[in-house]
Amino acid sequence: MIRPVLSVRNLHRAYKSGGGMLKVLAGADIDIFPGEMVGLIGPSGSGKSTLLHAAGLLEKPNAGEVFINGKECLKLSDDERTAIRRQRIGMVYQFHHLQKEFTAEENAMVPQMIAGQTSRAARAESRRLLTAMGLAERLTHRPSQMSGGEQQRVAIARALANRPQILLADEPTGNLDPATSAVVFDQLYQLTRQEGVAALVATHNMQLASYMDRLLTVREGLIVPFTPAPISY
Ligand SMILES: Nc1ncnc2c1ncn2[C@@H]1O[C@H](COP(=O)(O)OP(=O)(O)OP(=O)(O)O)[C@@H](O)[C@H]1O
Repeated sequence: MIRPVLSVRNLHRAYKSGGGMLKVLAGADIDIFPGEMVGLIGPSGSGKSTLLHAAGLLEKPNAGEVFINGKECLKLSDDERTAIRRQRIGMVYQFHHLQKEFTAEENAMVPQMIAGQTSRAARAESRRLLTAMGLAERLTHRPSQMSGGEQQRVAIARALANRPQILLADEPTGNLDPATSAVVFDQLYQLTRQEGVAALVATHNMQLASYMDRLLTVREGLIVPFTPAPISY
């Protein structure tokens, strides 16, 4: 039987809101299998980021379990969770969060060096990924010397640099104009496929979502398959 790379079980997350609690996730389940690309769509505020942050071990939910490669992670110590996040999970956000004093190549080297790679191996991998993202001519550019689309492509290369088992992307092209967004999304898609990495990609953009193997959405705190509304004539 093929084991999911990411499983979320019975996840609950509520936030304090005014005098009460806003229930965002209330029993959410999800399974992402090796190599598949899954879209997470849904209106603003429905809980996509909340789910991705919990699945990426960045935030602890109120209850539930997150399995990465079959291993439950929420009961682990902070250090163990951080180690799993660094080794097995790649994250891309709407904003690139690159280190501004580092070049493109160095930015993609950082997570590898933290994971214990030699600088030589990290540089080679960084160059390979940046070249695959169309940035062979930008290796020594700093973020301020790159366009928004280029910066985001560096962030994608960085997220894939440790050969994670799962890529979690939260509106990865949400900050870009539509034409750049389409190009960067296409590169994210091609490279993720080429690397064989499973991905869960939150997006508002239905055109981009149509590339995904399947689509999920958040409904009343649960993760359910997304079925497009029928077109009425
Ligand atoms: N730290 C917080 N404190 C209070 N409420 C929060 C917090 N984080 C998120 N929320 C609320 O929880 C709900 C879900 O937020 P979340 O960011 O997960 O939605 P989303 O689907 O990712 O939205 P978007 O597409 O706009 O990014 C929203 O109503 C939001 O206002």
